[in-house]
Amino acid sequence: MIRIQNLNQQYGGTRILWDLNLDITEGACTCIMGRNGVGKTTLLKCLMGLLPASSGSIEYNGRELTKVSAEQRAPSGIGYVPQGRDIFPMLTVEENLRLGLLARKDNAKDIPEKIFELFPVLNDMLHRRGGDLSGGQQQQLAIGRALVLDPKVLILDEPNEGIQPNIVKQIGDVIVKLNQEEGLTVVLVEQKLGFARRVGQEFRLMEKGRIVASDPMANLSDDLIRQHLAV
Ligand SMILES: Nc1ncnc2c1ncn2[C@@H]1O[C@H](COP(=O)(O)OP(=O)(O)OP(=O)(O)O)[C@@H](O)[C@H]1O
Repeated sequence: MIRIQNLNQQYGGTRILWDLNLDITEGACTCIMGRNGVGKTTLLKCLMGLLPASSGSIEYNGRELTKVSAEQRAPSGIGYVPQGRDIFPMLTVEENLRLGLLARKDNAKDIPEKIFELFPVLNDMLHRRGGDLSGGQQQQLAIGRALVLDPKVLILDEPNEGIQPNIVKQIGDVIVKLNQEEGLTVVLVEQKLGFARRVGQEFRLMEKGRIVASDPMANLSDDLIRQHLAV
């Protein structure tokens, strides 16, 4: 579904991604894992067109994305929940969710009911400002906003960072439901091993700007963890 080949990226003179190759299987939940600073967020930003690739190709369903503007990538079916959530604090929950409608191709006018079934708290807080929500609720709002788009693939960058355990559990339940019951393709940058094992079917390990191991989650061995994840 997504095929990245020989992707290179640099900030100024510092090269971050090095001839990176990555395949994402349709219908799977794939966890991209690796220590801090290996380039996971940079990889997702390149995928979303928020950072330019220096060279290489990113194919989505056979279409070359590096030539597609960032604004066009969401309507093509890619939902993105950035690290740090990025909701609009002065807008209400409803207004934040409505922003997701703008990226839909079908001019839908209403927020899908499903969003409130997945995250009932968003309905309870519909008219509150985004900035008044707790960190966990803001994360649910950010995921809800990406889902308003009705994406074919949902990309999440460390959705559980700094979030209380009961909301981490709820977010995990939603990811499992969307992926396993509804067949949504999920790409998840995740540092928490337990969470990755619970929701993911595939892993990709990153080290110094490259993918160094790719396999089904069941094959994530203690050896690989020691080599590429332990600090
Ligand atoms: N705007 C920037 N300008 C220059 N260097 C940057 C910038 N953003 C990130 N970097 C550097 O790029 C490298 C990769 O960062 P990136 O955020 O992609 O890693 P990461 O694996 O997502 O890490 P983390 O888990 O800490 O978020 C790091 O060395 C970081 O310092």
